[in-house]
Amino acid sequence: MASLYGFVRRVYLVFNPPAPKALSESPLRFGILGAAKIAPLGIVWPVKNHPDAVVEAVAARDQGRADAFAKRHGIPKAYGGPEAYQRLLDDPEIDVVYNPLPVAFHYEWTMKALAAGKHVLLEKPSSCTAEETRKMFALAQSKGLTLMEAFHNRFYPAILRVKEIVDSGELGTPTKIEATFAIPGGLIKDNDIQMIYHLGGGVMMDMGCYPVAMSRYLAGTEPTKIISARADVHPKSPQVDLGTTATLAFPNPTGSLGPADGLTATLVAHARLPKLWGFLPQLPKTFVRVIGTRGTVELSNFLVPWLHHTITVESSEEVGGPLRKRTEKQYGNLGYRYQLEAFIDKLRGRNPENWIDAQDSIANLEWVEAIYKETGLGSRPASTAEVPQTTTG
Ligand SMILES: NC(=O)C1=CN([C@@H]2O[C@H](COP(=O)(O)OP(=O)(O)OC[C@H]3O[C@@H](n4cnc5c(N)ncnc54)[C@H](OP(=O)(O)O)[C@@H]3O)[C@@H](O)[C@H]2O)C=CC1
Ligand SMILES: O=C1OC[C@@H](O)[C@H](O)[C@H]1O
Repeated sequence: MASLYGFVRRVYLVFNPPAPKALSESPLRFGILGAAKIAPLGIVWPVKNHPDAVVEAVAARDQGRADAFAKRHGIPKAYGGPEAYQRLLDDPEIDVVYNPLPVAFHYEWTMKALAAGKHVLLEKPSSCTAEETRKMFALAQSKGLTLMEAFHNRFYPAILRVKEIVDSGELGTPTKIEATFAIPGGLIKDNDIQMIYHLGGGVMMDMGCYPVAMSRYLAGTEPTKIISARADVHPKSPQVDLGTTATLAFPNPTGSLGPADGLTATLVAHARLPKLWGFLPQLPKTFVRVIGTRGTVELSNFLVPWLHHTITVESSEEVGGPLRKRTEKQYGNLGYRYQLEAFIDKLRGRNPENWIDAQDSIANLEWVEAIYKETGLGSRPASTAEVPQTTTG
């Protein structure tokens, strides 16, 4: 009963965030590019709860859509029409841009936003190619602006706790990571941006970027190679993967202590899990597990642990010794707000405890692209838009 109450309360708070006690006199003013589905959860509600941020404007390709979004969320300015995104970027009253456009437009509009002097909180995955991501961060750096990929889950207390357990040595030497983000069919339709190749679609881009990022984060190092990668492709769109499974090798973290073959990570992303026995829809799977020489930790929901999760730890004092089991929970009330908090801390010159830096975002995409290469599907097409570069920016 208590856990049901906790769940309802957490959901309520994310959708109805309590207003901050006192608003800063000159809060950072956010502008949103596109009336995207993720924008309320990703920025609008978190901002309502932050004492130093407001959403000042939204831009959508259609004026009616921009107006409706602005009205629904109490946003003062709504830019609409074919020039709307650029008009938002030209608005001197915008300090920060939230970019939740389809991945194929991340590069173009982030480069333009940076060129216009705005900081950018950029939705995941950062772009279609590591090369584009490199260029975005180079421009941000050359202009002294902050750019961060919005891997919201990297900021949740439950994730930080799992990392702490792994790094504490309680599990011995990590030998295997399993990270799965898979959902049943029927949720993501063919016309969703995730399913459209030229918009940067494909499950490894969209859902798969999370297991890739999580395995690299928990391993604390970069993979060395791809052992295998296999994709189930969309029947009508052969460059789009509906489901991809990849196994990556990581360096042996502690040399002689670990098994000879080091650490491997098996990553699964699936947007349309097949029905069991042909009729029973499968439940969503969003777990990460780290297996070490002396124990295992599993987080039941590494994607949105603020909603619900259990951390299960089984460990022993010595290799092969008796296992002791315990469960933990690490909630917090802020949901996506943790990510915003770190972002604003950075903009205000404070040092956030957690951050996703340029190298992290670049490497994540390098591995996503490497997995695509291994499956034979190849990278998503790079942007052909003309954008300002570092030297001219
Ligand atoms: N952090 C998270 O938890 C999540 C992040 N995401 C990420 O956020 C981004 C947006 O995802 P989501 O909200 O599902 O996306 P939507 O399908 O809602 O699309 C986002 C916006 O893209 C704009 N857009 C511009 N050009 C096009 C085009 N040619 N076709 C379609 N849309 C276009 C639309 O803006 P307009 O209003 O101007 O028409 C639309 O509002 C992606 O990068 C995705 O990976 C998605 C889900 C969860
Ligand atoms: O980032 C995401 O998280 C939730 C998923 O359902 C969505 O497809 C993805 O974009």
